[in-house]
Formats: sequence, structure tokens, C-alpha cells
Amino acid sequence: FYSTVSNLRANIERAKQSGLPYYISPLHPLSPVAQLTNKLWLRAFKLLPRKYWEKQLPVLNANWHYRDNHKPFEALGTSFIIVSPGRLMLYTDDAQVIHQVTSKREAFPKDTAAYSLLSQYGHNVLTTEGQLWRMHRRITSASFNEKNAALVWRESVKQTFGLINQWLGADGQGNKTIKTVEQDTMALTLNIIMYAGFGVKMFWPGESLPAGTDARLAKYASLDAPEQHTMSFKDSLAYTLHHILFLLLTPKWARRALPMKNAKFADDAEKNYLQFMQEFLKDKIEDVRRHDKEEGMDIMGSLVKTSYGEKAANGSAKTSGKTMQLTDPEIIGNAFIMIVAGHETTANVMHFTVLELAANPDAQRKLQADVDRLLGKSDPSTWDFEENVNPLSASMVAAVVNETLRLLPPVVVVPKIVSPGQDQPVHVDGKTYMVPQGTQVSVTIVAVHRNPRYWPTKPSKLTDAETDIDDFVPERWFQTGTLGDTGPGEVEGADTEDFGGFSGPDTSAQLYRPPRGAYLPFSDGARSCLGRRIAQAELLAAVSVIFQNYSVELAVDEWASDEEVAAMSREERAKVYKKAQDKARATILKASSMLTLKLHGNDHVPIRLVRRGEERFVNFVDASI
Ligand code: HEM
Repeated sequence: FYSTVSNLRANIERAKQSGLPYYISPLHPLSPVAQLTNKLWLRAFKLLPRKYWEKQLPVLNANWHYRDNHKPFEALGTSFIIVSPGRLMLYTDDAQVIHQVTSKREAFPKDTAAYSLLSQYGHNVLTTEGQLWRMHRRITSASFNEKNAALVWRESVKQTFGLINQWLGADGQGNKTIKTVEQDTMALTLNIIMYAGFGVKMFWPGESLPAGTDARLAKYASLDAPEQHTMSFKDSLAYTLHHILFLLLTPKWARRALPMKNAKFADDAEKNYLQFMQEFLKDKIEDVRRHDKEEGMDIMGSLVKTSYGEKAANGSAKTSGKTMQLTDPEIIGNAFIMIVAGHETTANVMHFTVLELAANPDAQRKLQADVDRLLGKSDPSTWDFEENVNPLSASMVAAVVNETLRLLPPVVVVPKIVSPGQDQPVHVDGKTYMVPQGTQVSVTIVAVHRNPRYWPTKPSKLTDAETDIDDFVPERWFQTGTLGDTGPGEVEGADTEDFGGFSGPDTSAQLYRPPRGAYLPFSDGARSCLGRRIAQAELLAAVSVIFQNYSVELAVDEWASDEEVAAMSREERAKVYKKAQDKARATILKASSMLTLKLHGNDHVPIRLVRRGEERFVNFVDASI
């Protein structure tokens, strides 16, 4: 008890010296104990007089980031410290601070402890720091170039046809209620990354491998369990990912001891998946030794080459005196991370984009007008990445994707830490604050995306809120210029090295340019997302393919049957659609972040895919907005 109190006192003193506002918490909000017993200890904390907990309570609740986003920062300051006996934690949704933090990797490295779960299958580019990270980044970034973004674009077009076929149903007519949008968008992006990234073909139900496919690849594509496996590769991967949190959190012995069927099933899926990956690794090593060239990103090939290729064998694959060689677990760990990071994030954005467009028919119609203007009736399989990416990036298609990423960024918080050894200055509006060494920094992406200082807004048309900052309004991206004074653009001591990956800006020069540090769905700086360009290629292609010939409507079955809708006047239809819009918006607000931000449990928004011209609602609803 004595040491807890004296640690708290010392930490209060350090927070005070920083010059930033600070608030006290009896437990470090990110400690496992605090997270597991969140409701319980907050109840105990609230036994103290109100003045001790009232202000900071919102940010001590688990999972507040998406739910409350910018609001707590209005009350507590745009950068504030939570002091506990364990440590200091800086929360920020100030673009100036964020820009400084993401620009100086050595002063503010990634807090890799936050990602330790994701290194279970092997250390990888997402979960490491320092020299080890540099090596992982150098090796993995090789596959992320414009040529491969174009490949991802082509594969996205192809796979989106697969998704559309699913949604049209067996008779190909569409207008059927789809309750599996989340699973289907996951399948879409998984199929894309598995083929473009790893050369492994995955199928939609009803599709099959062409005759004469290489037997080794056929093993991964097969929908049945191949020899020595108890499930197909696709199932092993899908179920491992589906149960990923349980698998990462539960030791193997416990899973097998648990009486639940699901625990054993998840364990079996992981066993199969890891066995497949070992076999895949072996196949790749053979390819590399035989000098077989794989088309496309060939992520596994690039990883394997570092340790098994000629350069590795004669020892010449070195960087800055350090040998660039990955161990087998590191190869498998990186492949795993590319599959997880490469599909779940993009799938969530695709999922929410479709839902938001269905809930906001006016935005959907504007998007379709831009798709018509830019692509007309041309066959999507002839669309060229290089030719189309810039016009689309300046159109309503990009504005819609940007707006989804603003409101629903898959990664809600980026965890950093102040390097031990030295306190670090941050400059805000001409003042300097010293952030104590060892302080954890929560770059609160989901909050800065809604900090009104940086965004063009108008009064809300959907709620009685003063501004539309919390509403889905893609049109805001057509305001040009930049809002919010974010101080001098150059950060003193910023990284200058090229760490690989796409270095262009997040948004087109023809659209609104948020100040640096205010919009970072892909993070920023040295540790920004490696897959940013291919995610953008995927999203622009998939959205354009769907909305060129189809519209998406919210399903209204809960309120009216198809026959009833057919007999309704426009006013009656608008009324029933309004109920579906309200419910869709309320459901989207229930999203929460476990690894990434998405809907959980039974929360889903049913939709219908209809041919353009056959809409029942979205061709006229909200026409005056
Ligand atoms: C819309 C889709 C995506 C979003 C919003 C997104 C977002 C992010 C964010 C915020 C980070 C930084 C995480 C942190 O520092 O804590 C990150 C890192 C990363 N992302 Fe993405 N990502 C997306 C798609 C992809 C794709 C398609 C791939 C690969 C195929 C990918 C691979 C990675 C990797 C390897 C890193 C780690 C980079 C490093 O630390 O050096 N991401 N992503």
C-alpha cells in the first residue's frame, strides 16, 4: 500500500511538471486487471466524492474511444494525462501533438506491448520495434509497390463480381435480404489478399478451380480437407480468424481442457492453419531454391528469399551491417499479419461504406453520378488502375471512402510510448510541454477525426447537434483548403529516412486536405500502414464495380413485406425507409473495437442489392437533403 501511494505521488509530480492537464485514476486503464474488472473497480472508484472521479470517468470506461470520441477531450483538454500508481498515459486528439509524435519514431516508438498478442505466431513487422522492426519493414515493404497495387485493383474487380453474384442470389435477380454483409465483405477482402498477396486462389460458393491447376495450389484452394488435415485451408483460416481473440488469449492446454465444443473447434482450426502454413513455407522454399518466379506480390516468396534465397546463402543480404534474415516463425508471423491486417481492416471499411450508402441515399446517388461520369458503362475488367485511380481519388467515390474512414477508422487508437531515457517536448499553439519518459501515448485517431477544429462542418440535418461532425457527409470533402491552425508544418527532429511503403498523401489534392495529424486512418510517419495504397485500390475498385450497375438499399422486412411495399405511395415508402435508416444508424453506433472496429454479436444491418432502375427507395428518399 505504501509503495502504491508513493508511486502515485511521484507520478502526480511528473505529470504536474509536464504542464499538461492531468487526472488521477487508481488503476492504469490499460493494465490487464483494470480491463478485466473495468465495471467493478469503476464502481468502487465512484464511492469516493464525485469531484475525484467525475471528469475523467468517461475515459476510464473500457471501449470509450468510438462511443465518445472527441467529447471527453472537450472537457479534459485535447492532450491530457491520466496518472495512476503504475504509470502515466497521455491521451491526445490534438493534430499538432499527433503530427509531432508520428514524425519522430525514436522519441515516440510504437508501444509494442499493446501488440504482444499478435506476435504469437512469430515476430513480425507490426509487433516489433527498433532494429528488428527495420529489418522486418525492409523485407516486407518490397512487395508494396505500384505494380502490385495495380494487381490488387484487377483482383478486386474480379472478386467484386463474385460478391455481387452472391448478393444477387441463385436466380440472379437480386432484391433479396442479405444478413451476411460482414461475412461477405470479409470473404471479398480475404480472397483478394490471398490471391494477390500469396497466389492462393479462394472461391466463392459455386466457383471451382479450372482443370490443370498446379496440384500444390489446388490443395489450398480445395473446399474439402486435403490429406493429413481435418479441414480445408479456407475454413482453417476463416475459423482461426473468427476465433482469433480467444486463440490468442487462451493457452493451448486450457482450450483442450474446456468443455465447450467451440474451444476445441477453434483449437483444431488453428492447428490446421499452422500446419498449412508450414507446408506453404516448405513449398516456397522449394520454389526459391528452384528459382521459380511467382507472379504478383508473392509476399511469402519475398519473406522466404531472405533466408533461403541465394543472397541469403552467400551472406550478402545485409543491411547496415545487420544480416537481413528471418527465422521460420518470423516468416509465418509476417504472413499471418499480412493476412489479418490485409483483410479485416479493409473488409470493415467496405462493410460500413455499403451500410452508410444504403442509409444515405442522397450520397449514394451522387456517388453513382460520379461513377457514371468517370467510368460510364465500360466493362470493369477493362478498367486500368493507373488511368482511373487519380480521377476516382478526386471524386465522390473517394469522398465516400474517406468519410467512412473518418467516422469508422478500423484502428481507433495507435499506441506509442515516450522513449525511456529522456522527457520529450511537444509544442502546441506556441507553448512547449514536456512529456515524461516512459509515458504511454494514446494517439486517439477516432477522436481527432471528429475534432471540429480541423473539419468543415454545417449544422446537422440528421440530429439536433450544432454541427454535422458526427454525421456521414461525404460532401464535406469537396470543400477545398485546410482548416485549423496546426502550427509550423516542419517538425524539428522528424525522421527523414525512407522506411518503404507508399509515400504519397492520404487524400487527393482536389479534395479537402485536413491538417497533418488530423486524419490518419492509416497512421502516419515511419510506422504508417504498409498496405495503404493497396487498401485504397481495393476500396475504390470494389465500390465502383458495385455501384456502376447496382444500388444498395436497407432491407425493410421488419416493418413491411414486399407486397406491402409494392402497394405503398412514395410518402409511405419514405416513412418506412426512415425507420430502417434510424435503425441502421443506431446499429452502426454500437460498433466496438476488438483488434479492429466493427459490429459484434447479433448486431447487423440487413441490406438488398438491386439493379439500378429497379430501386424501391434509394432513387428518391432524402432527395431534398
Ligand atoms: C482500410 C484498410 C486499412 C487500414 C485502415 C489500416 C490501418 C493501419 C494502421 C492505423 C496501422 C498502424 C498501426 C499502429 O501503428 O499501431 C497499420 C499498420 C500496418 N498495416 Fe494497415 N491498414 C489497412 C490495410 C492494410 C492492408 C491491406 C495491409 C497489407 C496487405 C496492411 C498492412 C499493415 C502492416 C504490415 C502494418 C504495420 C506497419 C509497420 O508497423 O511498419 N494494412 N495499418
